[in-house]
Order: sequence, then C-alpha cells, then structure tokens
Amino acid sequence: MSRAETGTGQPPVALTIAGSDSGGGAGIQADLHTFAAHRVHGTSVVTAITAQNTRGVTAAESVGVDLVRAQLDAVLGDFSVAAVKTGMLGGDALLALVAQYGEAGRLPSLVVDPVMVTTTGDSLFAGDPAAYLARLGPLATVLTPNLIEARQLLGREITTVDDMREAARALATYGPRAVLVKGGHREEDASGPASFGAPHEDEPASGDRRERGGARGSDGPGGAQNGRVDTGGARSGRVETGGAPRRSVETASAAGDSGSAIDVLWCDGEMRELAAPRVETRNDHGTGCTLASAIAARLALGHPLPQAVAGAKAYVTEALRAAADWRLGLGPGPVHHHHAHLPPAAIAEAARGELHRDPASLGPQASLWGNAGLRRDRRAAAFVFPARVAVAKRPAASTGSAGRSPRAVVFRSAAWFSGSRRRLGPSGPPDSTLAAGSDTAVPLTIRTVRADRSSFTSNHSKETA
Ligand SMILES: Nc1ncnc2c1ncn2[C@@H]1O[C@H](COP(=O)(O)OP(=O)(O)O)[C@@H](O)[C@H]1O
Ligand SMILES: Cc1ncc(COP(=O)(O)O)c(N)n1
Repeated sequence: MSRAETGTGQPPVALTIAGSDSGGGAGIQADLHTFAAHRVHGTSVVTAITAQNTRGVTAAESVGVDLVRAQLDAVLGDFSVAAVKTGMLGGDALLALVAQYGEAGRLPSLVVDPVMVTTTGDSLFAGDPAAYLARLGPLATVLTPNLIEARQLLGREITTVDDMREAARALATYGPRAVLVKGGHREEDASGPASFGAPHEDEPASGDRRERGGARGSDGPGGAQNGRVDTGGARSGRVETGGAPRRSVETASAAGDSGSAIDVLWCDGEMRELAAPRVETRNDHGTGCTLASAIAARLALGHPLPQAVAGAKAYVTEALRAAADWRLGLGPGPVHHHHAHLPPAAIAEAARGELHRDPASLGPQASLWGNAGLRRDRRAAAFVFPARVAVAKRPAASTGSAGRSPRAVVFRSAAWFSGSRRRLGPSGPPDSTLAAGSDTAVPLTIRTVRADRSSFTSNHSKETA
C-alpha cells in the first residue's frame, strides 16, 4: 500500500508505543493528537498508565508484557502500519519485547524517543540505558534523545552545541540511521538546582520549571507483569550521569543566538543543526513526544527523513507558539497540536461555499500568508489563514469542469508554509536546513466546492514542489 495519502483521502497508518498521560499533554495522548493533526490514522499500544498532570507524575504502572504483546499483534496483524514511534517503555521487559518486534522487521520507519524523565523531573524508565541503546539503537530510523537522555545513554556531559554534535556522532555508532539530539527547554533551566537529581519534594511545585532528575533501579519494574514504574525520580536513586544540569543557555549562546532552540541532527553521515526561534512559554509539556510522533507521521506520509525531521520541528515550534499563553493546569502545560486547523467559523463558511475575500478580515498575518500562497500557486488567487489553510478562488478557466463552482479550498501542510514563511521575512526559522527541509514534496490537496454548495469533493492531490 502506498505510504502517502491516497487519492481517496485514505490516510496512512502510524503506530505509537508509549505510556498514557492522564493530563493529555504527553505520551499516547500527544502522539494521537499529532497523528490526527497530520491526517494520519493513529493506532496505539499502551505500555504504561501514568497518573499525571502539568505538575508531575503521582503514580505509574507498567502494562504487563502479555497485554502489550496482544496490543502489538492486534494492530500489526490488521493494519498496514507505515511508521512507528516508541516513547515510554518503563523498563527492560517492554524494551526487550519491542526490540523483538523490531528485530522481526515488524516496526517500519521506527522513531525511538528514549523517554527517561518527564519535563517535571519524574523518572519514567527504570531499566538499563545501555540495553536501550544496544537493543533499539540498531533498529531505529531516528533516535531522538533530549540532553538529559543523551547524557544518560552515553554517561557523559553534554552542555554545548559541540557536545551535542559529539553525542549525536557517538549515538550513531549504535546503528540508527539518524540521531536527533534535542536542545529544547527554557533558559531558566540553566540556573535551576545545580545538583542533578535533586530531591523531588524540595523543588517548587507551583508550576515553575524544575531541573530534570532521573533515576533507575538495577532491575526495572517493567520486568514484572503490571509492575509499578518508579516515578519517584531522585527519591529512590540517583543516576550517575557525571553531569551538571541541562543548560540550554549554553547551547544557545554557543551558537551565538540566545533566542534559538537548537537541535543537532546526524543523518546518513551528515551533521546538521536545526534552529528555530525559541518560544517564550512555560507550556512545553510533551514537546519531545510531539516532535517524535510528528516525525513518524511525516515518514508515514512518505516524506524523506531529513525533511520529515525538519518539518516536524517546525510543527512543534508552531504548536508551542500557538499555546504560549494557555493556562491549562498549574504547571508546564501542553502545546497546541491542532494549531493548523481551520477556525470553526471558516469551516462552516467553506462548507457553504462562501469564500473570504478580504484578507484583512483574517487577521494581521493574512496578507503575508496570502503572498506565500500566490508565490507557489500562480493559478490560485489565494490568501491564507495564519492557521495555514489557503482559501483560494481559482480562475474559472482552470477548473475545467462545467457545473462546478470555480471556488476551491486549498489545504497545505504546516511544513510547507513554514518554509514559505521563512522566505518572507525575518520572523521565520533562521536555519537554512530547516527551511529547505520544510519546503519540498509536501502534498497539496485541492477540494472543490460544488456549485450547488451541497458538498465537498476531494478531487485530487498533487505535489507543490
Ligand atoms: N521554548 C521552546 N521554543 C522552541 N522550541 C522548543 C522549546 N522548547 C523545546 N523546543 C523544541 O521542542 C523539541 C523537543 O525538545 P525537548 O523539549 O528538548 O524534548 P523533551 O520534551 O524530550 O525534553 C525540540 O525540537 C526543541 O528544540
Ligand atoms: C506517559 C509519558 N510519556 C512521556 C512523557 C515525557 O514528556 P515530556 O515531553 O514532558 O518530557 C511524559 N511526561 N509522560
């Protein structure tokens, strides 16, 4: 089956193997939101249940190996899964199980997010980081550790962009096709508690960001059926990382730009830096899950790997931006996974066959985005919502079909517009890799509104590039 969306509108299928976040911002919930936002059908294998909100994890329990195996068989035995993302695995038993499926060639385009600690500092992996690398490293299409996870996997200090490059290179020796070392998180992290793994209870619980801690026991609870995951972070043990706290400030200043969120991508033997404007927000819960599942969604849609990664980063940046002022919960809240969706009023108007004609009515960014639309599709007198949906009026001659309204609604992906936006002004991502990666081979779907206004007809897809 084709991996890309078919002409019938049937979506490709992606699978997330991850834990549940009751707060809905990370884990399975973030992954399914992200798949849906990419119009990819999301399937899920739940590895653990966490009692969690924006302030932290209060309890967690692994799902038993047999039940996880049954979920894997149910999904893989029925769906043609095009890409897979793994998140929280809890411990060594589920790590081994997932590795068995990967080794059997059943987990295509595998994005491995080695979830070990949450944004709020709670440990989510009680197994052996060395086993993690040894088992999943060779199977991964992309491995996406954050700074703490890279530090735990390698047991070395990582503070500068140079360190991130070295870490990416070192992790690549375990066999993944690509490694993305993520350098997110707010600058305050750098001035946070200096002792890595500081006691959980003593840290601010008011919603301020805490330095991440990590803990692992010698024997992961994931090894037992329905075993509890140690969420006590540093309460019950320390990880010898040999590391100071995560210092995003240093990574940023090392690159000469304190306003950038810099990730380092090693892919097919090439090192690249992906930089995006740093979003000033406390709401970054689930950014890592969102990024990994966006990469998987894009791989399922058929995007080449570097473009999938760069486009996914652009998607996360927009998701952070769109939720920057939200106050969902008292701590670091979720990002806006559906930032690219049509505002409800516009959906209703489009369904009635009515088109916005005045870009000004769409807000301050409309004419800017409109230019982006015109530049790429000269046949369309298009202007575009900040939400990245073009409402276009095509010339009657180009519609070709009598009895149809010349009106069309043109949907484009967030990634395409991220690239376009970059070309239009200084507000876009400064990194040329990101822009180039976001720019090509993104499907453009044109849906025609029938003259009788009764329905949408999805008539074709084509490439914009
Ligand atoms: N405040 C921010 N502004 C822009 N990008 C960010 C911000 N925080 C995180 N990111 C990006 O989000 C993605 C996830 O990274 P990170 O938050 O480090 O992962 P994790 O959630 O696994 O710790 C990365 O691409 C990172 O650069
Ligand atoms: C179930 C689950 N999986 C993963 C994370 C990591 O999320 P974050 O991006 O906040 O570190 C989480 N908090 N909960």
